[in-house]
Amino acid sequence: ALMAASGWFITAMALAGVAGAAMNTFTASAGIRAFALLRTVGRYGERIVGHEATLRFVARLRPWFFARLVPLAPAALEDQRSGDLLARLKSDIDRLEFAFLRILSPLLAALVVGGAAVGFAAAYDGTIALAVLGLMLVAGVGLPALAHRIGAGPARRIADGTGAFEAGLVDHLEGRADLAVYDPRGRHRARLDAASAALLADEGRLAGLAAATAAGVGLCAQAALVAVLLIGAPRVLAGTLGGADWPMLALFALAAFDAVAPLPLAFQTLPATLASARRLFALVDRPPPVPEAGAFRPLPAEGGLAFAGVGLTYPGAARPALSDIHLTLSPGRHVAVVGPSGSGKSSLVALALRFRAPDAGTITYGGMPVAEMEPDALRRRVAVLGQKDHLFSDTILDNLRVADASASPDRCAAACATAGILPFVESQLEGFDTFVGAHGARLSGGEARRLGLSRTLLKDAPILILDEPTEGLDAVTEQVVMDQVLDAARHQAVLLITHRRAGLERMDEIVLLEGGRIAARGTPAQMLPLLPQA
Ligand SMILES: Nc1ncnc2c1ncn2[C@@H]1O[C@H](COP(=O)(O)OP(=O)(O)OP(=O)(O)O)[C@@H](O)[C@H]1O
Repeated sequence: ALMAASGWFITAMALAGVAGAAMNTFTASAGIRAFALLRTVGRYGERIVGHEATLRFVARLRPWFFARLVPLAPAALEDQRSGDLLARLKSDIDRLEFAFLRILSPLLAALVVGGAAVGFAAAYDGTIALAVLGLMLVAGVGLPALAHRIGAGPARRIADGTGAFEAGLVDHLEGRADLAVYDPRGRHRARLDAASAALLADEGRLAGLAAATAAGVGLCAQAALVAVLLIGAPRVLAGTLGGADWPMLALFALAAFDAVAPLPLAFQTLPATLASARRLFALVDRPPPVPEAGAFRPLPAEGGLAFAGVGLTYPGAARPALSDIHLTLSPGRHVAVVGPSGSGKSSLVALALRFRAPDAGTITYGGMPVAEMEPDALRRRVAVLGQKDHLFSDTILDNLRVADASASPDRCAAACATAGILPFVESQLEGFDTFVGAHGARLSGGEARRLGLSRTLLKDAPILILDEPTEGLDAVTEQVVMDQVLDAARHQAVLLITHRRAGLERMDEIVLLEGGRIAARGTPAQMLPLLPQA
């Protein structure tokens, strides 16, 4: 409207000059001022509304995705690569976040402005309006459809490829020590380079397409200007169109193409946006590994964990990982589970933490089925040292305080003393503020294990599960640490999973697991002679 009013004003002034007539310049120039102001306000308004809508969406989308992801971890996400998960959390959500700004808002603007422009032209001349409409359809529908068609392949490859590439990159960084040994020719790196080059090539194709369609829209706009001038000329001569209205319509048509200009890009990004949406939903629509009960019952004040006739078969597995397990962990009772690799020991831990649900039998806490409890509430009653305990890239103190954020320095020191790591911590220049490196890379295997054990001990929970707690320790240290830990845990229910003998002599019961079944059980006096002298 600003351009059209200016065009009209300039031509009207020129015509008035040629005719030697006087004209009211005040209304026209006031109109131009008003349109100029309106344009600034309009642009500002569009940005405010667009960004407000996007930010509101952003504020909900990421927490929504995260909240749906948490119940899936860890069991339903085992097949996911961490880099790919990160890509979903980042790139895919970014793409969806901008869907409003890049797709919805341009579409609405094009419909409103395009419709108004054609309607305005129709008020003056039907043929001019038809010509403008035709070219607008080419620029606003034809070119976007073409861009969508040509860009669909690269856009989808970029959406899927980014996840795979980021997953590969994270793997590469985490496994660089192994790659240095096993892959001196850099085949893994070469595969990543090839994936990166393919992504870049697709990005290049999309950028080229965006430039070509932008040029196409520009061409249509210029064609509209020329068309209006050509169609209007005979009408001006015949007196059916005002001399000043003629350039006004031409400039109006030209300017109206501004509104359709973003459409090709919008349709070009649509496949990537849809692919990202599909990737997000493919994950959050997974059934949780543990069925969620509608309403949970409060946990009994205290009690032990009891397995009765419990069985577990992993999805797709030919045989059960566990069958007919009966086990009681009550306060002050210490039970060890021993057995060869793959006999189902870690699966027991996954069941106890309700990361998985049994498909036979029941597990109860304080007599109440754990299926009726909120899983996190149950987990607060259990302290676990897992087989692959995760150390954070942080200080010793921060790693300890994962278990209890408000643990006093004295409590931290006591837990470290019990786990036999305090002398090491005190020998460090920075003591508890020593940085442990990525995943504890600056600690030895045995130090990392004992730090993990200290953290487990720091969690004040009635049930203590220790999966190979003394892995990486020498025989003497192992015996000392086990004695200290079992003394400290004398009032707790303890489940010790081990293939070593240290601490077994102090157990109330030793259970031998073989092929997912309890092959033998009894007191240390009965069981120790049956176990291999490891
Ligand atoms: N997430 C899983 N999906 C499918 N099968 C699994 C999964 N985790 C474990 N298994 C299988 O279940 C069986 C028991 O595994 P589990 O890890 O419980 O054994 P384990 O006794 O802890 O072994 P180890 O002493 O080597 O740690 C094995 O046959 C294993 O291959």
